[in-house]
Amino acid sequence: MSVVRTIFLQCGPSVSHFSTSSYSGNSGSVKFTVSCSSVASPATVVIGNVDKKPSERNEVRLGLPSKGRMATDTLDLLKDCQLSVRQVNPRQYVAEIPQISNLEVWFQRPKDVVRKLVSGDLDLGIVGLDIVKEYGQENEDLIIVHDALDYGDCRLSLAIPKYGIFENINSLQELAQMSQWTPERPLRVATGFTYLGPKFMKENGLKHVTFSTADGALEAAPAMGIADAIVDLVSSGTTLRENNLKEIEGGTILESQAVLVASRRSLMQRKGVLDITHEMLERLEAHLKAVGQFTVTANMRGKSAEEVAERILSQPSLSGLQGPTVSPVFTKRDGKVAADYFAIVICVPKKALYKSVRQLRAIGGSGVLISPLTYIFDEETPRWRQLLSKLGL
Ligand SMILES: Nc1ncnc2c1ncn2[C@@H]1O[C@H](COP(=O)(O)OP(=O)(O)OP(=O)(O)O)[C@@H](O)[C@H]1O
Ligand SMILES: O=P(O)(O)OC[C@H]1O[C@H](OP(=O)(O)OP(=O)(O)O)[C@H](O)[C@@H]1O
Ligand SMILES: [Mg+2]
Repeated sequence: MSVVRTIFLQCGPSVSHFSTSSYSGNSGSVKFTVSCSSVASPATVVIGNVDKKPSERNEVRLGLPSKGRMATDTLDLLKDCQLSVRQVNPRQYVAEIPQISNLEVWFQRPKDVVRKLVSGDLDLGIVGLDIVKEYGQENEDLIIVHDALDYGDCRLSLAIPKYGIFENINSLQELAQMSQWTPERPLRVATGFTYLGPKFMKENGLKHVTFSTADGALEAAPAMGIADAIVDLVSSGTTLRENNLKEIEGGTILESQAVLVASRRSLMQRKGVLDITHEMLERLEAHLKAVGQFTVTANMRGKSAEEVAERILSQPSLSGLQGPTVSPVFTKRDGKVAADYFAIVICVPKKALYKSVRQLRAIGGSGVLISPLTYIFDEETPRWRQLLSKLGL
């Protein structure tokens, strides 16, 4: 199963206009139907595998962003998971991860990663959730395997000018209720998200809306008089602020970050995809869980391991991942071996580090050592269980 995307564009100069009523999407192959008054019949362009037969390759393919801010962050994350991508030449679009045999890495634009997952030319991919939703639409073949890779955080938002008729408009509801928008003079929205933007407006009952699309620098559109509002990605909010635009209540369309996405068909049918996905998921989960934590070791005087453990557990920030590890430190005194001291090991969230050290000291901890953690491997990753259940396995 794959996506059919039908967009009716009026032929014209650089900007294409369409309205919420003309957007549509469903399943099948990826198609763009372009209707122009000068063209007698609509042209159909299929993206990816034209003959639609499952390709007969043996290698498993992972698509990674070839450009943009996601590209380096993705390679950095994989490196941190000991999955360094070896690219012979930066202009070459194919690479390998030596730790995983039979895996090809293909560098593609984020939107093409999604399109090629849908067309069956890729099996796995790492891109922003915004791109999965925009170019994958509701395609059931796409499965989010890891939904929070912890970079590329941004949100897709509707933004309007701070000035003029919008000065006192602070919510989607207020925007929808403005008397200005009529069939003759609809709200004009500029966006690169030509699927999610119209879908959001339709779902929120905004009737008189038209969309125009352009690549980049959308924030200029209202000041240039091209649009009344924009739908674009926001992270720090600086670009909106610098262009005198504001987000409004109810105007967040999607919260996004980098995700690992797979083709259901590949997971179920292509040899090796499920195993590779399992290994990648384990490494990603173990690394991402460790990133937010420090190991803290300290010495503590006490009568017994239980008594020391009780003191530690009486403090709110010292419970660790599964309670503290307490080990006796043996010393020889007057010819006898005794354990007056205990070494304790706990994991603490980075954010709570200083609070934890203070609490440790307060209950008699000394010689506190802090080390970064590389991996935390749980018995089984919860996301793996979720994936198997999504696949009905
Ligand atoms: N300002 C941002 N802050 C954080 N992440 C962002 C931001 N803008 C976009 N992203 C995320 O990064 C992805 C790639 O965006 P980026 O702008 O780097 O590439 P692009 O838009 O494909 O390339 P270009 O902007 O050069 O055409 C987006 O799909 C989104 O998930
Ligand atoms: O909230 P901020 O931190 O200011 O980020 C938001 C900006 O970042 C993205 O643009 P990008 O830098 O990718 O440029 P582009 O428009 O050329 O894609 C996005 O399209 C916004 O314009
Ligand atoms: Mg961009």
